[in-house]
Amino acid sequence: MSEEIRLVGIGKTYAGGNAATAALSEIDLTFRRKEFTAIIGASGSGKSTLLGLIGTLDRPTSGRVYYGDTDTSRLKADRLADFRFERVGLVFQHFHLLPALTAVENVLSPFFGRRRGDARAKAERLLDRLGLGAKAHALPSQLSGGEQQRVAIARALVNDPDWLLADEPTGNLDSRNAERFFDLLQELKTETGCGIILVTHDLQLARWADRLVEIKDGRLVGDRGLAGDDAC
Ligand SMILES: Nc1ncnc2c1ncn2[C@@H]1O[C@H](COP(=O)(O)OP(=O)(O)OP(=O)(O)O)[C@@H](O)[C@H]1O
Repeated sequence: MSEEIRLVGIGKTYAGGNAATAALSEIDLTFRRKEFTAIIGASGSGKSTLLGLIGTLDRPTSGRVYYGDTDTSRLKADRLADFRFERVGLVFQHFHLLPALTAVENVLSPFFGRRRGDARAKAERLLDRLGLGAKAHALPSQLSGGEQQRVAIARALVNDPDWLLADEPTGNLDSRNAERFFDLLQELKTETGCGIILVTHDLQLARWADRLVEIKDGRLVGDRGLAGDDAC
């Protein structure tokens, strides 16, 4: 499957007590599989809001989000949840691990109530690749922040998503583990053709991407390809 994600005329306004916040306005963007896009911008510029809309976790106030020919605004909530499960892996700033489950069980948690196939072996392999093989049976409370973050990354990848969406995914990782993570992303891209969209305010991290999308005050102000070291 080689569908693109298309954002057409996207706007998002949050209703507030006295004043509404226009978090995003007039965003038109297309994301392709096998492409690694970094979305950058200052704090409060709308990056996380944009990622939430791309990942169909939230609905825009105006405009449409298409996956291929599917207009996601037409999908009802339960169908949308299945649609997201089939296509998208999400890594958040806060990892939301389930405290009573071990690392490997957390990685498998997206499958609860669904057929798992050989997911357990996949989960163990991913933890191994992220340097957590020995901690597969530890509870989140027994893991460091960076280890918990890696569990969350494995959880996002266990379903072989077409798209990996990540919000500041390396915030808790030291440079060695951040590098491991980016190596894994490059492998994912070439092995599975996964499209990667990553939000960061860190321009050093953004250099790993193929493409840089810049948001300022809720508007698209830059969109360019990166070639090797001339990035940023
Ligand atoms: N649930 C919400 N209700 C009201 N306003 C919100 C909500 N979420 C975000 N905002 C506002 O929308 C704007 C964009 O926020 P967003 O979190 O998307 O920015 P960001 O670029 O991801 O910021 P950061 O880098 O600090 O995480 C900000 O002005 C923020 O205060």
